[in-house]
Amino acid sequence: MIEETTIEYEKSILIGLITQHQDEEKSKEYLDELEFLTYTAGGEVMKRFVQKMQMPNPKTFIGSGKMEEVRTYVEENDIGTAIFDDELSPGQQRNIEKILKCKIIDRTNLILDIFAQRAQTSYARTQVELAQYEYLLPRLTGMWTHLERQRGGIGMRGPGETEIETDRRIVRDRIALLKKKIVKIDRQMEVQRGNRGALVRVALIGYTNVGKSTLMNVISKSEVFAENKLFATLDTTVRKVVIGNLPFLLSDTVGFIRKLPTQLVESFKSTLDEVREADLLLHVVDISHPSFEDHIASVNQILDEIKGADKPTFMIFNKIDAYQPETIDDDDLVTEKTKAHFTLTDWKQTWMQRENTDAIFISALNKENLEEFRKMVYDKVRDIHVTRFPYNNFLYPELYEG
Ligand SMILES: Nc1nc2c(ncn2[C@@H]2O[C@H](COP(=O)(O)OP(=O)(O)OP(=O)(O)O)[C@@H](O)[C@H]2O)c(=O)[nH]1
Ligand SMILES: [Mg+2]
Repeated sequence: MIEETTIEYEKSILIGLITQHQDEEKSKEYLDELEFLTYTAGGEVMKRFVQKMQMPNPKTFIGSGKMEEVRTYVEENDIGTAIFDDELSPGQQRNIEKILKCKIIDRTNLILDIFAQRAQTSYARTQVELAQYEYLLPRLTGMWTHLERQRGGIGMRGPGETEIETDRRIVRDRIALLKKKIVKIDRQMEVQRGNRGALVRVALIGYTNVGKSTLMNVISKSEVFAENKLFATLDTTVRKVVIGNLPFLLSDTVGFIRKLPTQLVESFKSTLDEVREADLLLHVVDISHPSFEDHIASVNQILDEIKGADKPTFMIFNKIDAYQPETIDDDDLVTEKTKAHFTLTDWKQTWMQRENTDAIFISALNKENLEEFRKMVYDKVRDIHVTRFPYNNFLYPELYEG
């Protein structure tokens, strides 16, 4: 059902709001991320439209004047896709389609589409397909009539394409079937996980594109796919790693993102079992990203949802090579020092020091501070191991050397 197609970059526009909860700066950050998602999905952003509103218009998300502006632009510039920053209700989506007469995609739809493109194993594909059908179900009525669904491209890889005449019952049956299939694979995976025996389990987690797979590769000398696009990793990879003489299992997991579609959290729950069953979490953060604190908050929120929040966790601040604070000239007496001006040393004295003594600053790419990282992980894994198997504690010396 999920098709992989190579497509040319599709001409797209982005539409977002500035609200009480989301000031101009936040809105820009969100749209930057949406643009990155669009690019990852195979689209090129031609223009952004932003409107100041108390709350979204219940019928058309943005107001009618703005909509007219968008409509003219779409028509004059032959835009194929309009991408909205928030989840649209089925009704909003239909109304907007009628006005703009191009594909209308929301953030959830876009993320689902990227997942569909990137799912490699049959397990990941099944999970994505389930999420897509669940997204589709409330949107079935009248969704397809005024659209050229055959065109393909962003948001069209998936159930929608061939299911024009599908009714809810068929979709519900399909959902039930996919759920059964997932339960079956889950059981097999549980057995596999059980077979891994007594090794301590460590999981790399974090926002998408922070460098989890890159770190996995340098630590385990493996070759997990890493690239500068969102959601490069969809399947969990597990490697046996030995530091000193201490073996443990390290897993690389799917990246998190803010407003992760609930359907996806649900259907990826089993992938996230890896996280839930880990003894130690390594929360990787891209410190060179201007919104890294928001990213941490999103990850913690999802961890909470999947009940992984109370695990021992190390914060790994990655990409220190790319970290560049803004500077204030000596003769500039106007500009106030903000977080954007913090040096790494400044950062280390903030909440990072107060709340997380278990934090480390590295560059996975340039292999900076990796020895320190190894030692930190070694000490913790050793502690866990020794607590669990006190009888072979003599195997692992107190201090890790080299
Ligand atoms: N400058 C810099 N770039 C890095 C570093 N570590 C990783 N990257 C780059 O960041 C991008 C994302 O890296 P990945 O390892 O794929 O990130 P990920 O967290 O696994 O991403 P997803 O699987 O998409 O969630 C790649 O282009 C890496 O080369 C680092 O320490 N410094
Ligand atoms: Mg990855």
